Amino acid sequence: MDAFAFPSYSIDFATGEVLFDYALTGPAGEQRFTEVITLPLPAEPPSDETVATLGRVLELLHLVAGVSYYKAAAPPRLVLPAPLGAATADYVTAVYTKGLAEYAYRNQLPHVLELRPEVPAGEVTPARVYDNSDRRPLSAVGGGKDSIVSLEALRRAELDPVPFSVNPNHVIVSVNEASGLTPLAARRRIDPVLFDLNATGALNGHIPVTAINSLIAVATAVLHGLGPVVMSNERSASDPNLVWNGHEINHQWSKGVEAEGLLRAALAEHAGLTEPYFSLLRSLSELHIARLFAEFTRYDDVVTSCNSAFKLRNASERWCRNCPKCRFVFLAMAPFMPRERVTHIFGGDLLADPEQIPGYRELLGVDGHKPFECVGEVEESVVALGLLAEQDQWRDAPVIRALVDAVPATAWSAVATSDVFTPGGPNHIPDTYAKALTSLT
Ligand SMILES: CC(=O)N[C@H]1[C@@H](OP(=O)(O)OP(=O)(O)OC[C@H]2O[C@@H](n3ccc(=O)[nH]c3=O)[C@H](O)[C@@H]2O)O[C@H](CO)[C@@H](O)[C@@H]1O[C@H](C)C(=O)N[C@@H](C)C(=O)N[C@@H](CCC(=O)O)C(=O)O
Ligand SMILES: Nc1ncnc2c1ncn2[C@@H]1O[C@H](COP(=O)(O)OP(=O)(O)OP(=O)(O)O)[C@@H](O)[C@H]1O
Repeated sequence: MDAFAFPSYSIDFATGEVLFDYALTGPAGEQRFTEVITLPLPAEPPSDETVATLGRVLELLHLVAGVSYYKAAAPPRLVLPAPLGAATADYVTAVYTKGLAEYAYRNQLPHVLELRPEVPAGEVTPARVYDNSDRRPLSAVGGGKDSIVSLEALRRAELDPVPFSVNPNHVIVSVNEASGLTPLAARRRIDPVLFDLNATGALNGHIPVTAINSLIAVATAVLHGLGPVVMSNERSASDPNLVWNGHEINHQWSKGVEAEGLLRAALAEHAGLTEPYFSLLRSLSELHIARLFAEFTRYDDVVTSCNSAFKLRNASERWCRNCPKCRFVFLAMAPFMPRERVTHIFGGDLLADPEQIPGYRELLGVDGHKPFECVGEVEESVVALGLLAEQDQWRDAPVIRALVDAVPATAWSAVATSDVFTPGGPNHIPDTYAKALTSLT
């Protein structure tokens, strides 16, 4: 295949169904795909203005959701369907290069990191300005601790959040029920042809899924006349896992602050949205978020951060208790709650199990690099370990004993001045929302 293109998209306002068409083309022929996204419909038919703004958001979503199909062949040409403004073109370029960086690294495809979309020449009609900043926020819920903290912060600040998820599974449904709030949901169906190609050995790998979920959330907010989309992406999501050929490789790129800024700029330019999207937790470390989560017990029976529970097929029921994310979140929550509580949340005690030691050594920077998963910085893990080593309930846990001995003196002295509980770093949080966070922290 030598090119990837975006033949068409359509929306049916009777069903909320959006069809996105894609094509991989080359000398041997063409492989077409259709992704189907079903938006929840509002009670009243949308106005012409809403339809126009929604159309602009869907144009952007069409481009971004193409990453899943582009990655089946990684052709050298990415042929966009219509002219774009500079900020929008920058965002799309970044999604296909930085967002696919882990995929490029693992498959040894350096050209993906240099990809430059072919944008047709021509004027883009400026978007109508659409100011929804004072409306109820749409709060993205992923079933884990982070979005729960945001939901509760928004609720405490009386901002009346609407929970929103893409393809909510039983975990997300249970989290929403525990919140007592009435959620909105969108459906997303990846073309099954992609899975057939994967089964026959097509190129495969990680994609920037948060970029896709974010734009589905923005589309839903516009369609329902709601306000900004509030994400729960933390400070450490912006930190790369490693550097390869001079490029940062970040598993969580589309959760990072760079992606957030580029998406905001693209939505302002292409859709006219003045306050479309931000992460409420941007200035916080994972460890800080875990400490805040400990204040809320109503989600203990349902909260699940483990990615295995969110697979499209063969998902685990809740925590798998044997992956980097389970290990990290257990370590991060444990200092702030009784041992029985964290063991209940996870359905087991990871720090009592010596088989977890090699995985924890990676999180602590003793072996290897930061795993390709949504885990905090090495510094956060070392701080959590230090807190646990001071607590009677944890001091003699087998994993804690082994890890305290494994961490080098240099790491302990580096964390002595740690700022993991001090909010900081760049963010895009509007003032009204910054107060919601301050009241929680
Ligand atoms: C749940 C999970 O971690 N999945 C990753 C895993 O895929 P796997 O085959 O084990 O299961 P499925 O997710 O069911 O995927 C089946 C195939 O479909 C492809 N696919 C899936 C979703 C999509 O939007 N587009 C797709 O093309 C997928 O590639 C499979 O072939 O391994 C895959 C390969 O590395 C990952 O791509 C799967 O990641 C999902 C897209 C996913 O939802 N992952 C999130 C839990 C995740 O990684 N979140 C990151 C944030 C990353 C970001 O920048 O947005 C995080 O929280 O750190
Ligand atoms: N299915 C989904 N629908 C909508 N938003 C989602 C979905 N899954 C994740 N998100 C959002 O994407 C962002 C990143 O997801 P992530 O899994 O890191 O967060 P989380 O589930 O809230 O917490 P945790 O880090 O504990 O898993 C969060 O803002 C989350 O709300």
